[in-house]
Amino acid sequence: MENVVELKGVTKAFKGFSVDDINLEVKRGFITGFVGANGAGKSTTIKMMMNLLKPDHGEVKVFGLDYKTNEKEIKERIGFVYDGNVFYEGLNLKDIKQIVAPAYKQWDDELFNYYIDRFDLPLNKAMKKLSKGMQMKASLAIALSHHAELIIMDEPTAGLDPIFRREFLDLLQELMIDSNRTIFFSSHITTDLDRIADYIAFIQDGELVVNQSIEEVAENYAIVKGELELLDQDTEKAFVEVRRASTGFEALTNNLKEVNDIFGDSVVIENATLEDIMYYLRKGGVHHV
Ligand SMILES: Nc1ncnc2c1ncn2[C@@H]1O[C@H](COP(=O)(O)OP(=O)(O)OP(=O)(O)O)[C@@H](O)[C@H]1O
Repeated sequence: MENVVELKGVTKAFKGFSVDDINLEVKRGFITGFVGANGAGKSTTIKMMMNLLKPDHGEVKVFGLDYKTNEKEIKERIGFVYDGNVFYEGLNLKDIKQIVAPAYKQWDDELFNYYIDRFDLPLNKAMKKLSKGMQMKASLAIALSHHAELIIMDEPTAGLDPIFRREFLDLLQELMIDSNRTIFFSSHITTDLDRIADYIAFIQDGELVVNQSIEEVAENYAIVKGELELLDQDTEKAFVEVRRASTGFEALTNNLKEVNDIFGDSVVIENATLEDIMYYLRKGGVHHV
């Protein structure tokens, strides 16, 4: 399967925080959700994917190309949708189109008009007067109008109301009918990713701790409940993190097969949601990609 983005050993240090040795692959034709708590390093990583920030070490490749020699081609093929006002806030979509269209070889006026219609976007209203959801849709319309193969979105659903959020997610899913398209989007709302992501990349304190398909996550991760006497130094190794209470233990495993081998029917196993995984990994110290 082809990787649209490849980060190898990517590191970026700020005072008091670093994104450390990130190895991440984004597969063509799928939606990858990039999840992590506030301040985990999602935006920093995305900026490096977009060449808006240079890594201290490591390699960033997009479409197999390097920014040093192919920046223009890469940028032509990416649509970047991010939180906040991308465009001059006083401008309306008609003006923005005039500015943006000539910058892209593949700009498609017909498609732009289609999405303006489809998303119910006003052409003559200043961007700053649109709601946050409408601004997101406007950015997406522009990305789609230049036939972007890779759409990168930083927190596109943050601050959207639940209905609008769901509509937006449905729309993303619909866009995937085009099998050449890839979507990479960050969020700290795990339920959004549960709904639509095919792959999950999970960053915690600047480290990538999970990069798996949603099926692999479901196969490997689970919540395990049982009696305290089942735990000892050896059996605990099957868990990422264990919580003990007087009534028994509850733990997260990233190796469900091992848990089945060790404990058999003596424990209760439940599916782990992304929120469970995020919660337990945050507490636990074991890191696996
Ligand atoms: N240019 C910078 N200089 C110094 N520190 C920075 C810079 N950019 C980001 N940071 C720090 O790096 C850390 C990670 O920030 P980043 O924006 O990547 O996180 P995030 O996962 O996107 O968080 P959120 O969900 O809150 O947007 C934060 O502690 C932030 O203060």
